Amino acid sequence: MDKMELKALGKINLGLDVLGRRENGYHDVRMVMQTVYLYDQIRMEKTKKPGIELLTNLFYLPVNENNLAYQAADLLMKEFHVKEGVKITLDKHIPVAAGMAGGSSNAAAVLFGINRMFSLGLSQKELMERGVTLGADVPYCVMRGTVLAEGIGEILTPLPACPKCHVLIAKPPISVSTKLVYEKLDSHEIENHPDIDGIIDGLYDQDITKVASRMGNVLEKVTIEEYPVIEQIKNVMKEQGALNAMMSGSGPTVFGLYETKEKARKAAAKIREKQLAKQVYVTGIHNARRK
Ligand SMILES: C[C@@](CO)(OP(=O)(O)O)[C@H](O)COP(=O)(O)OP(=O)(O)OC[C@H]1O[C@@H](n2ccc(N)nc2=O)[C@H](O)[C@@H]1O
Ligand SMILES: Nc1ncnc2c1ncn2[C@@H]1O[C@H](COP(=O)(O)OP(=O)(O)O)[C@@H](O)[C@H]1O
Repeated sequence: MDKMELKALGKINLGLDVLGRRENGYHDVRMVMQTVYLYDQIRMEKTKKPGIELLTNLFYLPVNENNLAYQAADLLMKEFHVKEGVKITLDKHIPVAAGMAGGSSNAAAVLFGINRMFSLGLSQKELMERGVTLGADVPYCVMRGTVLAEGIGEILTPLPACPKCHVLIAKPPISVSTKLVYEKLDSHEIENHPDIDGIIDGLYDQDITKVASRMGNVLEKVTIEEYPVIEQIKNVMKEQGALNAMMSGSGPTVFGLYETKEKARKAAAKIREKQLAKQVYVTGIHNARRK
């Protein structure tokens, strides 16, 4: 196989709880992860020339070893002494630094692609073990679907697929550092832990209303304190009939779950009209795991 086209899908967190802080600064989490059908398109081609060539449509993203896609290719190609080279083209659509794991998803797709293209023979578990050295969300992005993520995010338990619904995604024009959000959380008392078990029950019952009603994210308070626009977007989404709306990951992306596409579209129009966000997408959940 000399060429591959891959979709690197984004994620939302239906629930995000933090249980404690480790000595190295990382946090023990309990999160319900869900893949959505908003994706970056990745093209990979073998080259005779050794090394990694990276291209992207976003001028402000690094195309060297600071890019997670580059790091993923480099990790496997070095370990397996791959003599040829690879050209990777990233067509980015997932909002960047947004709480949707865009970079992690790119890394996961490239791990998958390099493994296939150069017939390295690694299992999914082996890809995930390597992935976590690149980022806590990478193992999940290798697996995809509806998953309980624990540890720092790398201990994964598959959950029943989230019932079909429409997802409105809105990213306000601000960038958030995941590291800073976790650090700020350390100076806060966590008053209300989200009901992660309730979300899981809702998934087992295949009851989207129940899942939505239990959604919660402990990082939300920290990010909203700095960026009230997140709260404003949530309110508009709810006024427009969302089952519920919440910040994803460390933010600032907000997502709303809707029973109909019409409602999601109307809410999207409202958010644009109020100029709360320009990056606004109506999409769906994507439940297929990676084969
Ligand atoms: C918050 C979450 C929720 O899914 O996602 P995003 O908002 O990034 O999408 C994740 O926990 C983010 O995972 P990811 O972005 O892969 O994390 P990494 O690159 O490994 O770490 C970035 C920084 O976040 C902090 N970090 C990350 C994961 C974790 N369990 N505890 C942490 O404290 C650390 O300070 C670390 O330096
Ligand atoms: N392939 C990539 N796609 C997006 N961001 C990347 C990538 N590689 C490195 N980065 C860097 O990682 C940071 C976090 O990006 P991203 O993964 O989109 O955010 P998040 O972890 O909040 O979902 C960005 O500031 C960006 O500079």
